[in-house]
Amino acid sequence: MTIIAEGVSRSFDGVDAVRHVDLEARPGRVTALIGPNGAGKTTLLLVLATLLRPDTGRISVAGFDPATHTADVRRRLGWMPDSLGAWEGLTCRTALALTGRMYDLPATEATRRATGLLERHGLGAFADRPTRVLSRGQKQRLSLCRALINDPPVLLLDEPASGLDPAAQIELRHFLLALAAEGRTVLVSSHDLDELGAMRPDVVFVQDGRTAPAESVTRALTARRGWRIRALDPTALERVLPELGVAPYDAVFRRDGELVIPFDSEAQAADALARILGAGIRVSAFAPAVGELEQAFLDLATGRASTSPSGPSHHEPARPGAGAPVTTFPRVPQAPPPAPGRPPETSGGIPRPHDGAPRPHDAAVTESGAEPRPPAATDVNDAGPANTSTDTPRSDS
Ligand SMILES: Nc1ncnc2c1ncn2[C@@H]1O[C@H](COP(=O)(O)OP(=O)(O)OP(=O)(O)O)[C@@H](O)[C@H]1O
Repeated sequence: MTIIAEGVSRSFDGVDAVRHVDLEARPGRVTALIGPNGAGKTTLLLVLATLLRPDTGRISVAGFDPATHTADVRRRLGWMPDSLGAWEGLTCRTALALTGRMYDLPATEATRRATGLLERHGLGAFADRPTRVLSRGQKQRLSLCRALINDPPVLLLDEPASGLDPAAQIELRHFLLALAAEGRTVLVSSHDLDELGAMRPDVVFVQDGRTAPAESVTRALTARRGWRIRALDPTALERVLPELGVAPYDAVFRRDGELVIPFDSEAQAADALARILGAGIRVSAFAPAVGELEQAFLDLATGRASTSPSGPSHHEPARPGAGAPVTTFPRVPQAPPPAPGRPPETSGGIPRPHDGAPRPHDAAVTESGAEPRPPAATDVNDAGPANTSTDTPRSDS
């Protein structure tokens, strides 16, 4: 049930929304589609969801070409657009059940599934209320329910966490991991790199309608980055670092009572920590200063990943056949979903964005961690789901 796109392009009246995209999203994995505003992510998802025809390129979703085998693809697809377009006057249960009927589910089965999904996603109390009363976050939940009504093996999710409260975002993360663990293919676009990164996804980076080469993504994901370390006795820590040869002294930053030290890899960071602890320093915090995915995004968006010298790579990028490199970067195994409730975060976990710190090796990064961002493009209109005819799709020229 793999998703494959090769050389896909799509333009609108002279606007090249997608210029050249190669990607592969595999069953059993969460694949993150990331990129700046206006990069072409939603357009690409619409193409994969059979809602837009590509101008060029080859696409395969679960073995079928969306352009020629639209119904075969839709049967296997769950599509969650970036904003819910729902029948406002229908109750949540009816709206979902009706969607189920469109997938040829018997009426009782459609209603049973609708009720189960609403309960599962915290909308049980709203089952018999019209969809228009839902808050933004509740609409996102309903949209997810709708994407799941046909029990699809392939899921395309455009900004699914948008509008969700923090607890719901964590719940969504665990839920998506559980879906992937069941063998489904989950392709998710999001700007919440913290939440996305916590899923340890495969990564596809799009900018200006083009996917970044696999090598650049690999480089960005494995680049040297800063780790923050806090000791009960900061002076003793500072004194011991040069003695241990952990890092050149001028590469170490001080920030908020912590030090930020650059390391090339997790292994190097772990070795250094062992030496610091071995020297009798009592360490109370040790973690990457910037989320791995956030840093990769910034490196790719600013072009650093394509020009900086290649760092040691933990994985070779996957390449289907002998063709052009795809941009999906296979990551470490994704953790199975934990039991309900937040799993314990290790000290090495990806920190929240407000933990952003300057990367010691990079003079272009400011003390606050802020970096120049590409200009935002005009937000585009909402697209309706593949499975509801009353939704308003974005105009397709
Ligand atoms: N129907 C359309 N007509 C004209 N231009 C469009 C249309 N749809 C998208 N575009 C343009 O194509 C480009 C890519 O848009 P798209 O929505 O795919 O980006 P995105 O990566 O999803 O952005 P964001 O992260 O802001 O949601 C943008 O420049 C957008 O203005």
